[in-house]
Amino acid sequence: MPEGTTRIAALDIVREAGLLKDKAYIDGAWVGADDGGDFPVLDPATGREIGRVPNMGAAETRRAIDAAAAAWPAWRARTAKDRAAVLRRWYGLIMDNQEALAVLMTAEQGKPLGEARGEIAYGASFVEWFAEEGKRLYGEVVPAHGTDKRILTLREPIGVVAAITPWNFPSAMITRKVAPALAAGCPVVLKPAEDTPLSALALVELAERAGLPKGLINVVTTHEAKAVGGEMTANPIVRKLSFTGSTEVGKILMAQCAGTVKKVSLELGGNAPFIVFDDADLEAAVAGAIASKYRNAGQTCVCANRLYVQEGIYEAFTEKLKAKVEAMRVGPALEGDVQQGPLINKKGLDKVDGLVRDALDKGATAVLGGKVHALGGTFYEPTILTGVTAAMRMATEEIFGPVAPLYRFSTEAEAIALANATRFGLAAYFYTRDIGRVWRVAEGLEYGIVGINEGIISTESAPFGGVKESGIGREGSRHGIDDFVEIKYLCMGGI
Ligand SMILES: NC(=O)C1=CN([C@@H]2O[C@H](COP(=O)(O)OP(=O)(O)OC[C@H]3O[C@@H](n4cnc5c(N)ncnc54)[C@H](OP(=O)(O)O)[C@@H]3O)[C@@H](O)[C@H]2O)C=CC1
Ligand SMILES: O=C(O)CCCC(=O)O
Repeated sequence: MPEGTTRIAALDIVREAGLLKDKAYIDGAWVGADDGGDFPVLDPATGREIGRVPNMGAAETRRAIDAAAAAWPAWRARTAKDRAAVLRRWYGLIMDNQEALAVLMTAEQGKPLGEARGEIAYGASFVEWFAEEGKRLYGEVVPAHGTDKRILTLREPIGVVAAITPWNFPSAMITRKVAPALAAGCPVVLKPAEDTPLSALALVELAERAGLPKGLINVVTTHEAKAVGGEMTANPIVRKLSFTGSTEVGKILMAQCAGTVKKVSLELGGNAPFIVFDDADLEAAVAGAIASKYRNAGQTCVCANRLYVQEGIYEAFTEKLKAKVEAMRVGPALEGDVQQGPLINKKGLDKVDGLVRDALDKGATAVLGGKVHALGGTFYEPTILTGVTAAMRMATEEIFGPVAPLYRFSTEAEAIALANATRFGLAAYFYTRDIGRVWRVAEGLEYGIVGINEGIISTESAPFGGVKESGIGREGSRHGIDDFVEIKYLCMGGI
């Protein structure tokens, strides 16, 4: 059997479902780039091309924004219940096609199939959630400042939304933005990541089948992110930018949005501390560390980035963690039962390996892994480093790879200070069985999300987001729709 045959066969389920697209989607039509240009989408496990999509620029983005603006009045005029019915149908279609969407995601992103199935369900859950939440966009009646007056507030859709999403969660990062926008009555122009546009296009195909009117979701595919992002941020019709990605790019986009004073939501990088106290349930802490650290090969913004282990259990924790991690199977996720796939691309691999080399050069020890995997390509060995210190680059930089750096600490106060010594503030985790400590540490951590005796914190019903340079705004939960509405105050006099 020629190399890669199994993988091509696996994509048959996607083709048969009509979900393997090769065009972008603007104003309800599947279209190519104006100049006919396109670019390949590669399977990170093999480097093989699995599809091609249009390489669009500012002109196509402008057209998508105009289409969104044209679609807005009719959509905002519909009842919330009516909009919810479309979203509910979209949710149903996503779940009906869970397997095909998961295979497609694994093919273009590389994560294990089980994780991809989980992400499809997780992504769909935002559509279901916001279908309901859109019905509850209540205004207020406020006690007035005069007997002849009445004060009311309305929560109105903000207008055309631009969304820019990353490759690490090719489906859920889209639905977490698009679903609340649509539910609130806003149209969207989406730029998915260059590495994973196919999942975005498949989702939109299903939205079309669900009966979403033209112009309400537009997908501009590109490998010239600056041109598309430049138009999205400069165009005055766009009233809101929602971005998930690196802090560096988030800052650029925020600055670009200043020119037209757009509302921004930024879900940026993290540097999550994972603290294990001497009194922790060790088995639970190891399981939580593995779930938090190695999910998606360590390529999540909420991944444990610094594992602080109290000195009394440092050796025991290291041993137990090592025993579990060395049993993890690494490989192409469509070809067998693996727990870790490849990293997204060569740039990602080089970043991870560079951080590991820096730590080893400065005195850390690789008790497991520590180099590119024997499979080659972008596979990296599941890695555990001990003796890591604040002088090493990985103490301050987001690793985004399957590398667990273990730091040693002695006191609770020291752990909190170390955990907070970062410009980031997205997720933090700690394990202890002392109820007093639970409260002290939870309140002491300067983070938007805190997992307490828990390594997986994501759910559609909780507010996801960071403080400091990890971002602005919250996604998911009842708060996740707030960023897509403006509050209008009505003052009625002469009563
Ligand atoms: N918070 C998070 O969840 C994420 C954090 N990261 C962090 O960022 C590092 C680098 O990853 P990377 O993929 O390069 O992240 P980026 O921030 O570059 O990419 C995220 C999204 O932004 C787009 N983008 C990049 N530059 C611009 C621009 N100037 N204008 C408009 N859009 C732009 C990308 O497009 P394109 O794909 O075409 O480049 C992609 O759609 C990772 O190692 C990780 O540390 C990365 C992804 C997600
Ligand atoms: O890494 C990210 O970009 C978001 C984390 C995914 C999640 O758990 O919701």
